Amino acid sequence: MVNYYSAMLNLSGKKAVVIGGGAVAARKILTLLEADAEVTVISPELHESIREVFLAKKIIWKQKRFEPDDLQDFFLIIAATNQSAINVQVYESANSQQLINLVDRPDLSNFIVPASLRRGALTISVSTSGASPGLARKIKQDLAKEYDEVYEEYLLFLEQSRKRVIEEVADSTIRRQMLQGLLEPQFLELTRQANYKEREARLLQLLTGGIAP
Ligand SMILES: C[C@@]1(CC(=O)O)C2=NC(=C\c3[nH]c(c(CCC(=O)O)c3CC(=O)O)Cc3[nH]c(c(CC(=O)O)c3CCC(=O)O)/C=C3\N/C(=C\2)[C@@H](CCC(=O)O)[C@]3(C)CC(=O)O)/[C@H]1CCC(=O)O
Ligand SMILES: NC(=O)c1ccc[n+]([C@@H]2O[C@H](COP(=O)([O-])OP(=O)(O)OC[C@H]3O[C@@H](n4cnc5c(N)ncnc54)[C@H](O)[C@@H]3O)[C@@H](O)[C@H]2O)c1
Repeated sequence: MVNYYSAMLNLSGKKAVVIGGGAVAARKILTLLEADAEVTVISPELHESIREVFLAKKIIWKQKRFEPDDLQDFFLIIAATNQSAINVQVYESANSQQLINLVDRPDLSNFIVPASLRRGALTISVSTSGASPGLARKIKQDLAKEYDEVYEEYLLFLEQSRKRVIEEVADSTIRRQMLQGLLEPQFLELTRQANYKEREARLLQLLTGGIAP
């Protein structure tokens, strides 16, 4: 088994190419767009779920079959055709500096894609190292119930409050205690109740010495 290295890629403005335009390609294209990558698709056909992003000019679609010269200048490549020989040809046409994923050949890929759950700044990614993508998806769905939409607002609160602690508290021991205090369940609960007034009062209490009961 490969011991994969987990990382968060900043693809903003980076050129990505997806070979193939079917259901699996469409899933990868949409997540690349969410990451602000500049996406080119090379495929004779385009799945209906990405017609809209094509019409909105959010992707470049080259309506043709793959040719080895198509990969130049791309930072990231996804081979997602239903022809395994074509996907292997994509692999053989890439250079060793490019990031490449073959949707049917993790053994030839230098990265694989986990199942990811987004809640604002929070990303929870689940990988089974390719052993069972369906399980990765199922675990993500289970986690989605516990880490629900409230976490988006909660993360905004934590981010701002953490900044305040870092700016206002010089002593590293007290600072650490306060940062721990921010993670007390009361702040999540008050966010869930949208009781921002009480949340701010408890935050002030914390910042001026001690965690509220
Ligand atoms: C997580 C997710 C992300 C995404 O694709 O964006 C993802 N697959 C998802 C779903 C899914 N894929 C498959 C099923 C059917 C059930 C099943 O087979 O289990 C389901 C379930 C479903 O659709 O419900 C079939 C499948 N997948 C791969 C192969 C080829 C092989 O195993 O060799 C085959 C057989 C094809 C065939 O039969 O021909 C390969 C890969 N799929 C990966 C990722 C990478 C490893 C992830 C990991 O485990 O760490 C890896 C190695 C490469 C890659 O794609 O990066 C996404 C969930 C999205 C979400 O919900 O968030
Ligand atoms: N990684 C994953 O998550 C995952 C999940 C399911 C299936 N798969 C694998 O992904 C493959 C694709 O699945 P799909 O459901 O998207 O298939 P699909 O049939 O919906 O789409 C295949 C696409 O490839 C394009 N294509 C075919 N030949 C091409 C060529 N020479 N050049 C460019 N494009 C070409 C077709 O036009 C079509 O758009 C499957 O065969 C399977 O092996 C991977």
